Amino acid sequence: MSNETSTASMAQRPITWRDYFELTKPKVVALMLLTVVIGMLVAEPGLPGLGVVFFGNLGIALLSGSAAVINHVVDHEVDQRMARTRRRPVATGRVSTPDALGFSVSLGLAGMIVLIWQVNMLTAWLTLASLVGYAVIYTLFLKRATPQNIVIGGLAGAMPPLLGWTAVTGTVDPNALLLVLIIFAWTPPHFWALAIHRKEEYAQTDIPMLPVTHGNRFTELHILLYTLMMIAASLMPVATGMSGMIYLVGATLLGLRFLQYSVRLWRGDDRRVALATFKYSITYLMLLFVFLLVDHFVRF
Ligand code: HEM
Ligand SMILES: CC(C)=CCC/C(C)=C/CC/C(C)=C/COP(=O)(O)OP(=O)(O)O
Repeated sequence: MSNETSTASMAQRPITWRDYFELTKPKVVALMLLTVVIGMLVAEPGLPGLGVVFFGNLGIALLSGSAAVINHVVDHEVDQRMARTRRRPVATGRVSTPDALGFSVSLGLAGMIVLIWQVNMLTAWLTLASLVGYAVIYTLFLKRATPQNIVIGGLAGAMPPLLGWTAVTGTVDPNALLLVLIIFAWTPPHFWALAIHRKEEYAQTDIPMLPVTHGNRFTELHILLYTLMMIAASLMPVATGMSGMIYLVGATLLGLRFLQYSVRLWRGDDRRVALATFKYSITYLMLLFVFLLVDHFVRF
């Protein structure tokens, strides 16, 4: 079946809850929630209350999902032009723009109600600011305006550990900001590796992605530089006394592996290495936060 035929037949099949679920970018939100939970667990000695863990994650998940739905609506024309994204529910027309927007508003309102009533105002406003950062500032403006789109826009995606932390403590702690910094520095290697792998597709759109506007070599150098910054940021929790030896060993090994990928990418401009680097970036972030958690509980 050609791509056009399969896209047309997808538009015709009945809409199910799966289409709406897909709009919320569930796998991305799942990893974000892992960083939320770990932000909550390391915020204080001892365990946070079950209520704050449940309602905090629920509210943040609802608002993140709401932001992801807006991204699908704003980007539906761009999504139609790329093989990776052309089967998405709004791009194929399976879910209409008004239905998707209604879904997003419902998720957003539900998320705000949960956070305001069951968690705290600080977390509610910071999560709403992240939604606006991703859905409006990144998707609507930066993504279309500059090849530095994800460097600046990445801040919204980096917020979840801080959101988890503020849900438990009600304050913005410098150590929580360190966790944000790690994800902030991680985002460019995460995304530019995929952008190199999918460069031809981005070239067919009017989105100024770094490999298209400045070439692979330039992007690979920047991936390498951000990887070095990310490794430096990942070691800071040890310098501040937030984490100890277990985390230090884990972060160092994981970081060295990331560096190996980035150096390989920089030395030989290979699409397969770019895909492997993108996949590893996800494993890296997951394991780094798991090390943070294990270290925290072994120390307390
Ligand atoms: C603005 C910053 C970010 C950008 C531009 C970005 C970009 C992307 C893109 C384009 C994909 C591919 C999606 C697909 O295959 O359809 C992706 C996948 C993914 N991203 Fe990110 N990302 C960002 C931030 C994050 C953050 C903060 C997390 C988690 C903490 C994350 C976790 C993931 C995961 C788990 C996947 C795999 C999803 C799957 O397999 O379906 N990303 N990212
Ligand atoms: C409230 C809160 C924490 C909000 C954050 C919401 C969120 C789901 C961020 C995800 C980051 C992401 C997958 C960006 C890719 O978008 P893209 O448009 O560049 O990639 P695409 O082409 O795959 O859509």
